[in-house]
Order: sequence, then structure tokens, then C-alpha cells
Amino acid sequence: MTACIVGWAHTPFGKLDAETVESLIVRVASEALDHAGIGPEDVDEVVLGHFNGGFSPQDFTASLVFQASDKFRFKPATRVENACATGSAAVHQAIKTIEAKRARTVLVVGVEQMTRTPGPEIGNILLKASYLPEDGGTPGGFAGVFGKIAGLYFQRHGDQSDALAMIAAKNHRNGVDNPYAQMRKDLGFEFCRTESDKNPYVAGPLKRTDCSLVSDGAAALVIADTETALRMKRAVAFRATAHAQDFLPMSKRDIVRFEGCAEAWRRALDQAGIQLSDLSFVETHDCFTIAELIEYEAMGLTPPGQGAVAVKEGWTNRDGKLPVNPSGGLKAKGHPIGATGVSMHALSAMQLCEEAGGIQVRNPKLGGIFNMGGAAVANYVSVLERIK
Ligand SMILES: CC(=O)SCCNC(=O)CCNC(=O)[C@H](O)C(C)(C)COP(=O)(O)OP(=O)(O)OC[C@H]1O[C@@H](n2cnc3c(N)ncnc32)[C@H](O)[C@@H]1OP(=O)(O)O
Repeated sequence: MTACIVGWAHTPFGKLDAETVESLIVRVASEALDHAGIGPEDVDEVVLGHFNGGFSPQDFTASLVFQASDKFRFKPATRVENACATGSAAVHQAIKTIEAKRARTVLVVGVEQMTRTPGPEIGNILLKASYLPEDGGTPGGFAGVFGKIAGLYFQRHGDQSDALAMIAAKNHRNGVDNPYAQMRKDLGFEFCRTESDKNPYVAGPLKRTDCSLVSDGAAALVIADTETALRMKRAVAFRATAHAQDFLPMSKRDIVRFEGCAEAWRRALDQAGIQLSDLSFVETHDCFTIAELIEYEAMGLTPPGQGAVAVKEGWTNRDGKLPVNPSGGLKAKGHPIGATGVSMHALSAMQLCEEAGGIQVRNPKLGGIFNMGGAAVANYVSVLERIK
């Protein structure tokens, strides 16, 4: 255990018309430092996660963190990007810098403002995170890519419409209690299961309620080496981190198996010296409900092709044997690309410090996070444990 989360900040996610990328960054940077009880002078390095696709006219954004305080001037600051896993890429980069002993305290910020971009353009920008020679013409943006994956899964393992609707309903139900969530409405299984004007098919077997949201928002973390962290108010340690990057073309992989996700989980659990069943909860990348279903299998909760059992038996409910996405996930909380991975870590740290309010799981000891870029291309797992 070499690095710990010692402070965090999180804006509500949603359509934040009064904010800009800059104001979001400044807000969470300042709030995270306050939460950790330190000032900008105590930060050795800054890492910013912001998607590379062009939602924002300002694309050179690392130094925007310095707008929070002149005291940041001349500190190293870098923007990192790895598609929808950009937030975790930033978090893991901070840990590597600390492990290399080039910094004791790193400020990590994740940000995105997507809702100012018109709908069809959003789909095209997101598609840049797919393999363009193969998927460039996919209708429906990334929903089209996951619609294909869902169709292939249904062909191999049978129609999963009930399970997908149960995942959607679970995550929407959880989101009701999350003050940061974009949609705080209990849509219910019947609404999510049934095609309607309000819930049309978007791509393949995926309906609107199978898709994550288009969102604005930001989150930040202060990460410190363990020695520094133990002198602070709270310390949530990284018991393990793993990053497994896969091929970009889906045709080079068995796309219904998310092998990179499985590899990242295997490495992280091994490094942590634990079994999946030792985790108290998981925040996983439900960009589409089919992704959460396949991730149940990739993390080892069920054998391949049987992910539906986990949701049908209630294992992944907030009071189940492994709560998955107690925050409401990307489905209800929202998915501002560059902020998502940072948000997953912030909310997991809140859970472990028992500061998660209405979404608190019972008696948490260890939390797992899976954040994914593209169709299981960039795969990041973190295992967190509170040590102070
Ligand atoms: C690896 C990865 O992470 S890839 C993931 C990258 N992210 C994405 O691809 C985003 C996917 N989501 C989307 O593109 C959009 O949310 C869509 C296409 C599913 C829906 O967008 P639109 O059809 O334009 O919906 P629109 O914004 O007009 O909203 C219409 C209604 O649906 C609701 N709505 C919109 N999106 C969703 C959603 N994903 N889930 C549930 N309800 C939704 C709105 O709140 C609104 O409700 P109201 O009529 O009660 O006010």
C-alpha cells in the first residue's frame, strides 16, 4: 500500500448550464484540497483527466487547475486520456508518480462538459474511442457499438432483455439516493423492460434505459503517499491497482467476454491477496446495461453466459451479497467521460469512510472499481481499503 486517497470533491452530475469546464475544474480542485485539509502549496503534482474528443473548445486544459490558485504556478501538471477510462488513467498515473517517489501529494481532477454539444455530434465524438476502420459508420454512436455486442451476446446466450431491464431498474433505484446523480427517478422494471415513446429502442436490443446519460460534471481526489496520509484526517489506501489494455478492433477479440476486464480483475485481486467475495461493493462501468452484465462474468461473480443470475437473484442489489453500483452507476449518476473514473474513486472512498449518506452500504471493508475505455479496450481496476 503506497498511496491513499486523503480528500475528495464531487459536483452534481447533469446539465450544468451555469458551469464551464474551467469553473468545474476550479470548483472541485479547491474543494478537494479543503476536504483534505491542505493548500495548493502542499501539492507536488497535478493530473487532469479530460476526454480527447472535442466536447470542449478549450482542449489544452492541464493548467486550468492553476486557475484555482496562483500557488500552483510552476508545479508539474499533465492531462491524461484513455477514452471513457480517462478518469482512472489520471488516478493510476498519480499513484505511479507517488510510487516512483517523484511526489508525495498529487491532485487529480476529472472533468467533462458534454451537454452543450448537439446530440448527433456527441455520438460522433464518442465514436472516436472506437476502431474507426471497423466502427466509423456505426449508427447511434457508442450505443451502436454496444448494441452490436448485446446482439452477439443474445445470439450466444439467449435473450437477456429481462436481466438488462433489471440492471437498469436497480441502478435507477440506487441513483434516487445519490445527491450527485443526474437522474434521481425510480423508473422501475416494467418501464425499463417495455418499449414506449419514452423508452424507444436506440441500437440493436438496447433501449434508452439501457444507456448511460450524457452529462456535465467533475470530481477530484487528493492522493498522498501512505506516510503523509497517515498524518491526515482520513486515509483510503489503494490495496491494488491493475490496468490491462486490449486491442482496439473488436474483430480481434471475443467481444462478448471482456477479456481485458477479466485480466485486470485477476491481477488486482491477486495483488490485493483477496477473493472477489471479500469485496463489500463494486462500482463498475455500466455505460450500457449489457456492459454491467458481461462485467459480472468478467469479474468472476458468475460463469460466462450466466451474468443474469447475479441480478435476478438480487446479489448485486444494495443489500445483496455484492452490491454493484450502489451510487446508481453511469446509468443514473451520469457519465461525464473524463470525470467518471475519478467519481468512482471518490464515491468508493466515501463508502469506505461511511460518509456516503443515502447510498451507504453496510459495514464496508474493501471496495472494487472497474472503469473501462472503449469496448473493453482500456480496463482499470482499483481495490480500496480504509486504513485511517
Ligand atoms: C465505454 C463507454 O463508456 S461508451 C459510453 C459513452 N456514452 C454514451 O454513448 C452516451 C449514451 N447515451 C446517449 O447517447 C443518450 O442518452 C441517448 C441516445 C440514449 C438518449 O438521448 P436522446 O434520445 O437525445 O434523449 P433526450 O436527451 O432527448 O431526452 C429525452 C428523455 O429521455 C430521458 N433520457 C435521456 N437519456 C436517457 C438515458 N440514457 N436513460 C434514461 N433516460 C434518458 C431524458 O431525461 C428525457 O426525459 P423527459 O422526456 O422525461 O425529460
